[in-house]
Amino acid sequence: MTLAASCDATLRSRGLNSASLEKALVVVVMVDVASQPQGQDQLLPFYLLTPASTITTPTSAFSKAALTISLSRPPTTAPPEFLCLKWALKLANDICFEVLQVEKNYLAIANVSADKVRLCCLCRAMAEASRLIYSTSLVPCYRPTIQRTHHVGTHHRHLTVPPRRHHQIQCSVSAMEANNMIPWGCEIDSLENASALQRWLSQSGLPPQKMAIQRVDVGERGLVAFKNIRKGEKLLFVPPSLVITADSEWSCPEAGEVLKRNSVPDWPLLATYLISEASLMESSRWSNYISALPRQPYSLLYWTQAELDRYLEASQIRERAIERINNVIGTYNDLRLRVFSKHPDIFPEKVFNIESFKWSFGILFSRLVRLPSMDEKVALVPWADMLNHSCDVETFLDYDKTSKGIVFTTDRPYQPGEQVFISYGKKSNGELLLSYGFVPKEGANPRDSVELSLSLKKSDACYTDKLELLKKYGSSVSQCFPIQITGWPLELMAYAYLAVSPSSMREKFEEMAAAASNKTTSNKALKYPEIEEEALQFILDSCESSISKYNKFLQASGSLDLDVTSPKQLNRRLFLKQLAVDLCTSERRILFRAQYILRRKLRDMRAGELRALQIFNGFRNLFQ
Ligand SMILES: C[S@@+](CC[C@H](N)C(=O)[O-])C[C@H]1O[C@@H](n2cnc3c(N)ncnc32)[C@H](O)[C@@H]1O
Repeated sequence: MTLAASCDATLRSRGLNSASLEKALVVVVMVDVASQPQGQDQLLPFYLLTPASTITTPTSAFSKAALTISLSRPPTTAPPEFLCLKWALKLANDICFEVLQVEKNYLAIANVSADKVRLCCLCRAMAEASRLIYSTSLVPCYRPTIQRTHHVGTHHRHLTVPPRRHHQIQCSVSAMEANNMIPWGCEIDSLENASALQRWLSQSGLPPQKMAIQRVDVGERGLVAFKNIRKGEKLLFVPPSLVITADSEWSCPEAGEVLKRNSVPDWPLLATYLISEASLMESSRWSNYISALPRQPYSLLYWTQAELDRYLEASQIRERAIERINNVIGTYNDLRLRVFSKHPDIFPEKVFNIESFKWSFGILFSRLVRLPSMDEKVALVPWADMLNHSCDVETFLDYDKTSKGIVFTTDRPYQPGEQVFISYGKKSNGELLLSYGFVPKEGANPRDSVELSLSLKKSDACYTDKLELLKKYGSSVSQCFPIQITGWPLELMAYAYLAVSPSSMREKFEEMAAAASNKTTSNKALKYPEIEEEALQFILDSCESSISKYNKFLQASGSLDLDVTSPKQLNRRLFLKQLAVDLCTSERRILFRAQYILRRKLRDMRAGELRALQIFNGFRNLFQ
């Protein structure tokens, strides 16, 4: 009997109505016995399956995967299976009761649920099911690898029962709806599939390398030098035959033809390509590549609206994330209407659905590169996309016409054992979080910036005229401007002039609106000394109102100092919160700097005005 079938039978015997396992909510409790003698990770997983139909409200609490609970316990003599069951029950209860416990060696975070009692019963039943499965030896010795089948939403895991141990034990829980689950790719820290990728690439024409995929401190998996690498050395040499572009051959040629007939642009075409190839499993030539991709790419695409609202309220990145999520949904809906629904045999909804599109867009956002020497073509470059980003290097991937491969040139030397980095571009911390799901350490990113939002005042007598002009030049009533630690753009000052200028300056409105929208031919700064102080004060007010939003969030979140280099170990909630804290701290730091500069300018201005007034009064007294 398969694991799924045995779980199903167990659930039925418990009177739970498991109408369809495909629709089941799958809860996997994995007990990871750490500190193994061989230094290898082995997992003792418990599969707890429960039908979604028996859960009402809490389904959404579990969906979107990613509930991870990590537990560390002192050495114990109890057999692991006993502990597993005990913890399964405990974790299940914790989930119901939203327990949040963070202690030195113990971390347990519970998910939110509305229907607590019902869910609690369910979790008990799940734990019971798990116990039955285990104790009746329905779970034989397995290895923790995933064997993919042709069916979307189905995967079988091979488990290894570890020997009894008296070491620290870690336990993680992840929960997701089976029909939301992406069966492709792997856990981001898994090296097994990465090694298979490396072997396949070498057999397929990738020349010998000076780097290998390894577990790393920054970025979980990365390319690590195993030979000395000089500064200025070209690396990689990935041949174009191993690169995925919009021109790549489809394993299912009809699918490619339909998309091309419908003039589908590069991004949605590549997203569909990836899903199409992934669904063909071993029959696709990219099977080894796809198996090594993360099953859930880190990106704001995977944050729910509630998470964005809760953690990123202070940051403008929240709006960008919402816009991006809506774009992905819009693109998918458009494709579904125009293309997929007309060819359901080629694009079945079971495969080409919003969940798979979220996955493929997540992969594109975090791995796609633009190749300047290939007419700016966008491409997925297997192997090269195992390189992580560092703010300290300025080297990018490109096609090298001489060697006819994708390369990058190092801008620093590397010694064996060191991780090799490239740059993902001159991006702010917010942009890195948006596309790649990480935030560099505070102060590490010289390209960091924060978006400051300025708005015309509704009480302004000239509000309508100013708004019309802004619209004329492609701007709107609220405009965001990037502030860097080194300063702000000329457009911001022009906008501030427009916002504070009185009706007597009406004839200047147009040039202010054009400059605020970056639609002037001259790049000279506008200057209106008569309203400069007011304009600076206007920017300072906006800056301080933004700072107070960051303060509110950061104070409420407390000082979190959790290590996020291994996010799988952490509960999703803590992980997202830590990312948000890192982002907000770095953005607020830039605003503090702007606040300092603005205050100083205003103070100097006001001191100058005061001195001028004193001199003027002095002269007046003299002549009186
Ligand atoms: C192009 S992939 C790099 C390979 C990736 N580490 C992997 O194992 O598949 C980009 C992803 O790597 C991770 N990453 C890259 N640079 C990072 C950094 N400086 N800090 C943390 N994570 C990073 C992020 O998860 C990002 O979405």
